[in-house]
Amino acid sequence: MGGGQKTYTTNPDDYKLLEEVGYGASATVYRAIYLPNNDVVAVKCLDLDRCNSNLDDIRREAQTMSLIDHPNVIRAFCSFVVNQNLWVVMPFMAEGSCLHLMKTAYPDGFEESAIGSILKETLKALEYLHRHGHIHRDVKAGNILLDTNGVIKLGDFGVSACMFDRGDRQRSRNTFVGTPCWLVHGQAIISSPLLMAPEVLQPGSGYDFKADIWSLGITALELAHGHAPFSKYPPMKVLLMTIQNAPPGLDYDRDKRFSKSFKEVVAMCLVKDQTKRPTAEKLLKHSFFKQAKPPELSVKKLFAELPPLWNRVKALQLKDAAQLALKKMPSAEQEAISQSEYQRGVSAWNFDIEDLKFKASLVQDDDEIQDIREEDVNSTSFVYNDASNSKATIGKPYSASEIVCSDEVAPSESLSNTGDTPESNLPESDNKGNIALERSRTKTEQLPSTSDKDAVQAKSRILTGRSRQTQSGPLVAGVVLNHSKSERTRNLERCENESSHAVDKMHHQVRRAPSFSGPLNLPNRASGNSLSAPIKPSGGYRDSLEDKSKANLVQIKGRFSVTSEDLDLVKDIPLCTAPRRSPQESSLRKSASVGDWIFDSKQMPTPKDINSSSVHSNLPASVLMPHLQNLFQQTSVQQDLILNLLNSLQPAEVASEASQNGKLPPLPRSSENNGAVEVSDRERLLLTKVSELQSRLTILTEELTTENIGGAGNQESWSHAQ
Ligand SMILES: Nc1ncnc2c1ncn2[C@@H]1O[C@H](COP(=O)(O)OP(=O)(O)OP(=O)(O)O)[C@@H](O)[C@H]1O
Repeated sequence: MGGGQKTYTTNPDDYKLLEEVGYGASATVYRAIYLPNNDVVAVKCLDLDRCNSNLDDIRREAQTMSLIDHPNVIRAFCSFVVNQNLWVVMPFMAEGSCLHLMKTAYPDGFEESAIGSILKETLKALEYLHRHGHIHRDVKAGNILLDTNGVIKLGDFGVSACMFDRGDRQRSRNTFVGTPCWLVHGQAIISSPLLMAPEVLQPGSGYDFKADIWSLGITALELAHGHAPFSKYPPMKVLLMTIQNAPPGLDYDRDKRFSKSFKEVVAMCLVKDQTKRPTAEKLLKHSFFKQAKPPELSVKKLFAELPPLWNRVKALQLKDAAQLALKKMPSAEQEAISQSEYQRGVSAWNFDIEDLKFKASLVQDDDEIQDIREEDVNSTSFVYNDASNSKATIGKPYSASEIVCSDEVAPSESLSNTGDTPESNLPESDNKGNIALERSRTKTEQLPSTSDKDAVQAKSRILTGRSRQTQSGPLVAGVVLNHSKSERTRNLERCENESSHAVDKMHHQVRRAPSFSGPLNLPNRASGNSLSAPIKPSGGYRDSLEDKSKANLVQIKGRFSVTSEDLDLVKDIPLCTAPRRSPQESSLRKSASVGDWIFDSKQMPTPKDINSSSVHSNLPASVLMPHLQNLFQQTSVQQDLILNLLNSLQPAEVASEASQNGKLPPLPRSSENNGAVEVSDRERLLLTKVSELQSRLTILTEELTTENIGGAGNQESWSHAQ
């Protein structure tokens, strides 16, 4: 604990896990009793199987976390491995996160005085971390934890962030680590770049601790409105908006209830040029924070009337589950589009910003979001330019060692001893466990029994098992290359005249290999952070809360994932980029399966139609011949199309498509002759297809001729009769 007096063992039997009080992308958090002294603690169970991360990294981060000694940063008492889980023992924050609180009772956000206090405490935590060379990378309302006595702590430092790193610290600073992950629109798991600074999203640009300042600014908006800006948009859209739009801010009209001072602070944080953002230290000197009330006065009252945290969490889970059950599953094709869009745009990481910008320009924006270009803005929000240009302080290395327990750490080793901590006079929160314990003794009786540790562990195992059934493992090139059928169709439609340039460009995009791809993990459930997000009546869901991640999640990269919600984005992209077709081509339409172009049956009579109509009405040749000619034309066009499509597709794509649409069998591959067999098989298949069409045409011609002769005979006998 902060003073270092309390010690906790690394024996799991010493902990009795009670209710679930939160969950995130990688972990479930339980209230727990430390049996040797009856302290109430929080135990965060991180599923190592799902993390795909280097254990040394986890150990290092756990050690770092245990060295933290600041009243506004959650510290790990100790950490140890239990089966496939890493248990991190922490102080129990009895009122949960700000996000939980907003979702429960403040859907439109908090009042300014509470926001000021919360942000001030968070800034103190950031100032401490930055001073010691750490970037938090995940500042958000879901990670700002509240205790019953008004103490505010920044949580989720270190361990979670490292879970998705690959051990290369330098590289990790240029990837999507620390991405906020929560449930937007009530969707299963959507990790969104909602709080990510532009420089974090821009590949190769690198970022430093100023990224935390940006996130703090977004968190301020989150606390002010009850949700982060752009929260209703799919992740890729948010990513693009963050990169190319003006920074969000507090609007003069919409946010009249907030002071000029608060608006100024938000604008200072949300400067896109990281060098112009103020440091945490400097921000703390702003009058907004100088005047902020102590949290005991402004924050404590927020939860005074509320039921205990675990009941709130349960109620929110039920509410979310009920809302999710009402939603329909998107079609498999939509999922494929979403996945393809995301993989093409984001997960390859070396994505083409210009291409994404083009796509973003096709997405219709909603009235609520002003897609004003940066140069046009400034009328609605402050823009602050800070002359200071602080450089990054990179985290000092910690030697990898055993996962540590707090009693093994001498006070002299704690980070707080390495520098002056201006907040040292703040009250310690050591007693909160006892307060919470007292509360738990009276309130646990009302709850259904969830305190069996074995049951919890069993549940954890079940969840892990489920997660294994989902897509996981490193992001490999094949995943990225496997474009959906629909996307290819759309690309082909755009490149309607099949100019070789366009086709080449498409193939270039397809061939891009991921570079900094992190592990592809599929969390088995929604982040608890999601609980505050508004539910949007579109999108898909399965009716079980635990299945919801699988239901919609397309991909997670680090903390960044895409779900079928992205389909809204994709759906919004009109296909009208292709020029209008000529009347001659207008009978062509795109079928459900990619590359399968067919004729519009409404406009063109089928052979069956022709057959039956001629049989029953004895149509004259003058009527039937145009149909026959038409049919002949169609067949020729079809042949051409098949040839063109086959020519424009990569062998791998042909194989992939073939296996999916069932029209062409998978092509055999030969390593011996470098694909010679493959080429000849393709030709053979094509010839078969052509000969099928030809024989169909022959049969139809014969039938038509027969009918023609019959019709002529009838006409003759009819004229004779006259
Ligand atoms: N010490 C604690 N006391 C009480 N509740 C906690 C504590 N730590 C975490 N929680 C709750 O559990 C939730 C999930 O925890 P946490 O954010 O650490 O998990 P995570 O897997 O890292 O999530 P994410 O990656 O989505 O941020 C938090 O949003 C909070 O509501």
